[in-house]
Amino acid sequence: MGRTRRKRSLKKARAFCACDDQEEIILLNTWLAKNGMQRNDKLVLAIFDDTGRGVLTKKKVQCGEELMNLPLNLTINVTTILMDNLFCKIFLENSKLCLVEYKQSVSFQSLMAFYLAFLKFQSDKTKWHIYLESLPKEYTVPYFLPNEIKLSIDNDIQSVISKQKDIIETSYNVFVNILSNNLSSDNIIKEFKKSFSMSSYEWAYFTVNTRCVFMDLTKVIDLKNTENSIINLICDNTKISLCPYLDMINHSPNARNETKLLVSKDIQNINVSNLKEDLFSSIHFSIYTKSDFEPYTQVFICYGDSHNLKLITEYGFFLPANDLDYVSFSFDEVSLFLRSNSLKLSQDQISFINSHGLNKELYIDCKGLSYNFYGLLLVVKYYYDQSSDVSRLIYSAAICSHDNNLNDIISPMVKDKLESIKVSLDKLSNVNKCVILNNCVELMCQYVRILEKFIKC
Ligand SMILES: C[S@@+](CC[C@H](N)C(=O)[O-])C[C@H]1O[C@@H](n2cnc3c(N)ncnc32)[C@H](O)[C@@H]1O
Repeated sequence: MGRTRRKRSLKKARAFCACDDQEEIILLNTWLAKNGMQRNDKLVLAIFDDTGRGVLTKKKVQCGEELMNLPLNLTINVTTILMDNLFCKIFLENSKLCLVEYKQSVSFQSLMAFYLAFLKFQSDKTKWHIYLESLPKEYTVPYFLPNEIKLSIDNDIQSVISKQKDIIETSYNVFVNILSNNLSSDNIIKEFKKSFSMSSYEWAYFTVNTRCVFMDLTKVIDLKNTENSIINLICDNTKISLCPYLDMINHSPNARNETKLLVSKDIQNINVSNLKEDLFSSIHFSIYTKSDFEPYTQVFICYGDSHNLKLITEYGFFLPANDLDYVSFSFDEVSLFLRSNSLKLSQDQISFINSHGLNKELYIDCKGLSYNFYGLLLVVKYYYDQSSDVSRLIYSAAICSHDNNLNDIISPMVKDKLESIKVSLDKLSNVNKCVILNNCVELMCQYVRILEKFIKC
């Protein structure tokens, strides 16, 4: 072997290391096989240098191949929760009429998180113990940054964190109230009441956030006639599910994949009061790839087209050179800037802007101004220009949207934003780095690149 080839193969050998021999993974594989999971036998788990734990293929995988399929009773979905009588007792054996008092007051994701915290609390007393042990112990989302560091990261990241905090705190308080009014004499519930904590709920919430897949069971179960069911607590849909092993697959924006439910014809529209676990061993959830993967490379799926702000705040990772990234500006921020630059918008202009939706989605990306931002600036510049028809200009902006004069209007505001991101980056350079902070810094550097490019154009 020549030196270059040897070097290359050494590099390749270092890109991952197998982890199928770790105790929790051996237990997981054995448990899944015993309970009917069918997995493409080319696949194993490995730790990759760039993405952490993920799925490796030992042989070529071709477009159209099934990666794995799981019987429904090996996934944690809405039916799992509804069939867990002990969990339902938390709400139904209660001094409050929970289904009335807390009607539609939590998202399904929050209920799933509460359920996961309940399962985790029971340790090896539930069938999910081995699965729960295989999950990450902590998550790399900025939500978990210390407060003093949060203050120096980008405003957009801060605003996502504060929305997450809001949802988590509100739903946590609902569950704490429900638990405190529980009347059950069951020891597990009594003990859970004492042990349920914000940190256990946060872990569960981000487990659901980072690992759930879309699963639509509306044809299988009847979610309309649910009078005495805890479904009434939910304010949105129930189409997410936790799928062991499938949730070990990392994201690539280039991967293509599909899932399907394999259901026999006699199982449909089951009433929630007739749910039985056995029914679900014959329904399988299958995922197959529409991409090719070479031997000894990582198998990916695509979690959806996502910019880094979402990947970082919801999943805890960053994709370099992500063309979907953008720097957003609020309408208030823009109008304040215009006002202080003698370009105050008139009532007529504001009405026109609002009625054309030009007060939303104002951003700059690697291609320049967003369509709405461009339209808004057309209104600023041409609304009172007798020789121009702004509506026509906005329409033609869809075809031709480059006008340096418009860019110049907001250039001082863009420069200010650029400066303030640089100042924050400077502050962060003195802070000890961790994965979470590195991701935030990467995103802020990406914002700097986008804004510098805009100013230079
Ligand atoms: C569905 S799980 C995938 C399995 C996960 N890596 C594990 O060890 O359990 C999603 C999480 O994997 C990580 N992840 C997924 N895709 C990634 C990527 N392209 N680069 C880095 N981390 C990634 C993130 O931490 C994300 O929250």
